[in-house]
Amino acid sequence: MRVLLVDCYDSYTYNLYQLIGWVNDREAPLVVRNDDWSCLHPLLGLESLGAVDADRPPALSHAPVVDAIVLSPGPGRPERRDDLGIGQVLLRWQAVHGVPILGVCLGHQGIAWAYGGRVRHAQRVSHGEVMSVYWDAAMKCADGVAERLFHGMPAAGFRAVRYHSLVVDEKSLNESLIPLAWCDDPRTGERVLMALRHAHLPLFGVQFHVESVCTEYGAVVMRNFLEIAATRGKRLRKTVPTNGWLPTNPAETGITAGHSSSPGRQRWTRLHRWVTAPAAVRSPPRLFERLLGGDATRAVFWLDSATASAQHPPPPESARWSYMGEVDRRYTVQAADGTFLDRLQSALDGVMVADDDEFRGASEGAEREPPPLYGGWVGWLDYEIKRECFDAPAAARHAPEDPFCGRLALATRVLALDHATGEVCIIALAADGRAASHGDELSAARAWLVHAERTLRHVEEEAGAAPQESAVIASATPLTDALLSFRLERSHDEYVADIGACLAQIRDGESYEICLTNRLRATVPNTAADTFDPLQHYLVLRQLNPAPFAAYIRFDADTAICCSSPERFLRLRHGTRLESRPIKGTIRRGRTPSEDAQLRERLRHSGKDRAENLMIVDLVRNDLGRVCALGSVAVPRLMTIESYATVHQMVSTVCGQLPEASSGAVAAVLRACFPMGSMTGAPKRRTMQIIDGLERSGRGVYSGSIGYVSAGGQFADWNVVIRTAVWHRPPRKTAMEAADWQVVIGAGGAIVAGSDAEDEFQEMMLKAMALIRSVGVAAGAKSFQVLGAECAGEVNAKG
Ligand SMILES: C=C(O[C@@H]1C=C(C(=O)O)C=C[C@H]1O)C(=O)O
Ligand SMILES: NC(=O)CC[C@H](N)C(=O)O
Repeated sequence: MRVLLVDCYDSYTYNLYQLIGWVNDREAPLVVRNDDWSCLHPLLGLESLGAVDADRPPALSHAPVVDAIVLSPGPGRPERRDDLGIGQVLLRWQAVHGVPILGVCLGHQGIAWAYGGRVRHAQRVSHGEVMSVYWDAAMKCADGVAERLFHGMPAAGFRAVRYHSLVVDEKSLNESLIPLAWCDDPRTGERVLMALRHAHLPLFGVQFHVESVCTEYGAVVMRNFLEIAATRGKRLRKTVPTNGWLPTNPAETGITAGHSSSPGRQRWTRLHRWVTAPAAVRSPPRLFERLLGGDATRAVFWLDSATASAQHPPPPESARWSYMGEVDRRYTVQAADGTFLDRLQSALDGVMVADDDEFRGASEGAEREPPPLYGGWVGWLDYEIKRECFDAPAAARHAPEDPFCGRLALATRVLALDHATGEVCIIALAADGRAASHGDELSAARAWLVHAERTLRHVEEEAGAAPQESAVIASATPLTDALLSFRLERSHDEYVADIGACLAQIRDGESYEICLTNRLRATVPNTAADTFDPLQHYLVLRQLNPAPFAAYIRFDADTAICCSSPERFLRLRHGTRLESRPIKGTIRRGRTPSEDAQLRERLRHSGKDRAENLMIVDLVRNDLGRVCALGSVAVPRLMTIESYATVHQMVSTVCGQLPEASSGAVAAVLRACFPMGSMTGAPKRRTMQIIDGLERSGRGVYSGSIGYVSAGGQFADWNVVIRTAVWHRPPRKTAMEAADWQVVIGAGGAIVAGSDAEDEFQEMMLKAMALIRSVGVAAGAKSFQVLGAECAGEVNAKG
């Protein structure tokens, strides 16, 4: 059966896509955007659109080629043409021609609006809440169809998820619309209409979200609807449009899209060697400093599972590997002109790596499975890359510290630390080329391998003899005045006002959740050139706030990123398996073990945090659902609590499977899923527009992603850039010239209908605090203050 899914730019449309495709015997629906007016004639035979308020339907030039239509949820109001789009015409005229329509949420409200009912504000907004919905099983309509929508479902109540601010006013309905189901809001006592149908036409609406992971019987409702449509649909498929045109299904093109016009492939030879060095693996700072620290002219990275070395093995699965190494700046992906992901795709297609057989045969442990990052692309993506992922790009806003929208470079020297086994894989790539230069590259790669192995063995002995981590914190150079001053970009009062603006948007149904953020800036004066090294800060940070997706990146002398993120955006394994670990829900750690346990439980049972988390889980399912095989998106872990140095977090895991592997798949997946929904809120597109209107500067690296893609594109792991400091200094003319380091820290949190402005401000500050403190320690300050927040304190390494 051919189903048309109209997307009102919601972040849950592709959950419906997955659901419909799965119920419809794996036939994917055709997705069109609600502003694609050009699809109406070829798909539905609507020659003229007809005024929605006319009495007579416009004639059809041919029978519709779809058997059923599903109208998605979405931001805004049904009576606004920009919000419901072609849905307005479809609801008014298509059902008259016999094509059944199921409207979900905004679509449901659209049915009421199209047939004379009224849509108004709910007494209380409900987003991400699970409630019991009951229906009238005794109801009989003229054609006896009514009860079939909920056939097989308990009439007394099933659990369903709500994401809405507006409701259909039941009292406003005339006899053409029949109420079918309700829920009683426990806080207000309001009886809210949850489903309706038309008395004669095949039009059905559900206010709740059938596609949410926490709705019971969602697939049953969908199957019932498609069954109702199937009996009617048969009549409709006798004729097909004469021009044979069908819009391309974005979901089908998602995975193959991209511009792989790489001018030929660069071949690389890979050399590698495994070394067992458990003591060195437990003290990565020592290894990093010896092998890669010190020289600011090198382009180095460290993707650091800092929680793994803080704990003893076995580390959690998410913190199994750490990678450190050097990139070759000649092979860099960067673009400020909106072509970053295109270039990434070409870069992925353009690099081919083959193992050196001779070397492989001779090396120890060569038969072992290689680590996921076995040579490949490492770096970061700015939040600004978002404009490459949506059709209506906002003007780019570049953060001063990062003019390039991000940067990926080819990691040609890598140490992969396996925290589970204490082994290290040392990897070097040599570019193939004309015989002479290849020889040079190869001998340089060999020489580095020998050097890295020697350094590793040396660190192993040292660390074995003195297992305590070098006292990084004590060694920080005192640089600043005793007082370190941060300034908030938007002061307490301004931020609280912005929260108010977010709440108004949520109340009006423009957004369900808005991740609002702020920035803090400080200057660390450099009295003499080169006395302060951002690596110092990173070493302090990883010790004070160890996190599984931490990172240190310095690709040039004047910029460095120090990140202590707990959140995974996306991982790809074996070419097809995707996983995301969204975090929503944050509470501070307790001062005593019993207070700590209490806070943990409070977070676990907090209705507000569970709603925030659910909204993002459904959003991430949607994003994965755009590129994953039908029926493959699952939520193996929902709302578990993880504890970090300063906060407890509520974490969920979403996974899915790509239909096939390809070298450039990561670029297409990023295009479908970036930026991480936990940093935008839902629905993504409208909510990002709201955020752009409130925040004063581009988010830069913050809210973006740091990670890697392996050469060949089969493995990738990307974090969410939060709890991160970006260091920058103006380029200097001579090495002796002094230049102050500036640091910027982003912090924020999700604003939902139940948010208290003061609490949200404090939560934002709480997230920034671990960073403020670590900068203070690294800069040798005694105390800190935050201008704009009335906040000050001692800089204390113990936290
Ligand atoms: C916005 C931040 O964090 C995000 C917001 C969270 C929340 O609202 O609970 C939790 C993790 C992140 O997805 C931040 O740390 O700055
Ligand atoms: N999820 C939705 O479709 C929401 C519809 C509408 N914008 C509301 O808030 O009520």
